[in-house]
Amino acid sequence: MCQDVTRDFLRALPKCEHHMHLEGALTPAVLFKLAKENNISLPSDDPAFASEATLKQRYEQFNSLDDFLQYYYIGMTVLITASDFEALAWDYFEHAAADGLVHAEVFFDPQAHLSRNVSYETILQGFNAARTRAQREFGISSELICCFLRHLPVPECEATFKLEEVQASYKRGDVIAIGLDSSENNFPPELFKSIYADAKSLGLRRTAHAGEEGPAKYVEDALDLLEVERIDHGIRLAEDPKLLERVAKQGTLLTICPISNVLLQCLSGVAEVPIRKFLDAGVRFSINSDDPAYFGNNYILDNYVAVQEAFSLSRHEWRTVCENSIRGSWCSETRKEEMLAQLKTVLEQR
Ligand code: HPA
Ligand SMILES: [Zn+2]
Repeated sequence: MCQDVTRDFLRALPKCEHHMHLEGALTPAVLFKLAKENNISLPSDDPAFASEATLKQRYEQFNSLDDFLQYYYIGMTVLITASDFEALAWDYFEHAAADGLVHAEVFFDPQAHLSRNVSYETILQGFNAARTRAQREFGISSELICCFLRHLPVPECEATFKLEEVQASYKRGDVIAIGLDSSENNFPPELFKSIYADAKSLGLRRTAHAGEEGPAKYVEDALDLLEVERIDHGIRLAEDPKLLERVAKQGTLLTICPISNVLLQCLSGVAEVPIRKFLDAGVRFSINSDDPAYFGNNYILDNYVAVQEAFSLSRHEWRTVCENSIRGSWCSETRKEEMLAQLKTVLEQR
């Protein structure tokens, strides 16, 4: 790394994370522990589940988003009680605090739990307990983003969005936004127009995964048809110069996940993430961990370091990245001012 941008400097920066799936914080160790405690049987026909070591090895060999997702969905079947969800989120906050995280807007996938008869209240009770503790012990503020699984039938997604308990969580402000995740190709944004229109009329914030494996057109459709305010991933936007210019102009934040993109073989290396192109074009982005427990235990700081190793950004460029991450957050203006002041102090001191 270049002399004045060290891992310590990157750790000290007040970081915001906008693209992290709480279920993606489930480490193999916790997975096996909860499977035992909750009496959940793991697939006996897949040698990857023989031990923690074999599972970790398998996680190093993902060859696509769908290959990863099959393990992601099996993994989360061990989550049953509110305290399981709390432990999962707490594990994430502990890692993130050590990495210098100050604010997190995290995803969760209710449909993957409701289908196993785990109630929405159970999920929220666990996550909220961890969030409250993270605020109290680490000063980390956080928000929840409820994601819909695009590989499931659209009417099922719509029915989940409309569930009484889900609507109540929006009203209470426990959940401030919706997102769209899971398999991307062949599940275009247009399928979810109705949910996003309803979310907008409820005053919810809106984001969607687009342009991870899917084409730049999905980014355009997410903007036009779903009226999203952020794009999760969006790396394939780099293939469409006109759209790139539009995204820069309107200030849409991309939530980029460099290590995820490499480990899911969307890109051959971190140097292929269009970081330089985005910076030069004035496209705003934040840097995120996606599913850290599945991607080599690489949390947010590892992603910052990987970007630095590949692109040797200047301190001024890191300031831009952090400012855009803070400004692109869905927290109060007061909280943003606090984080901007923290950033200013770090830059003055180092
Ligand atoms: O990176 C991702 N893409 C789509 N769906 C996901 N669910 C967890 N992580 C991801
Ligand atoms: Zn993701």
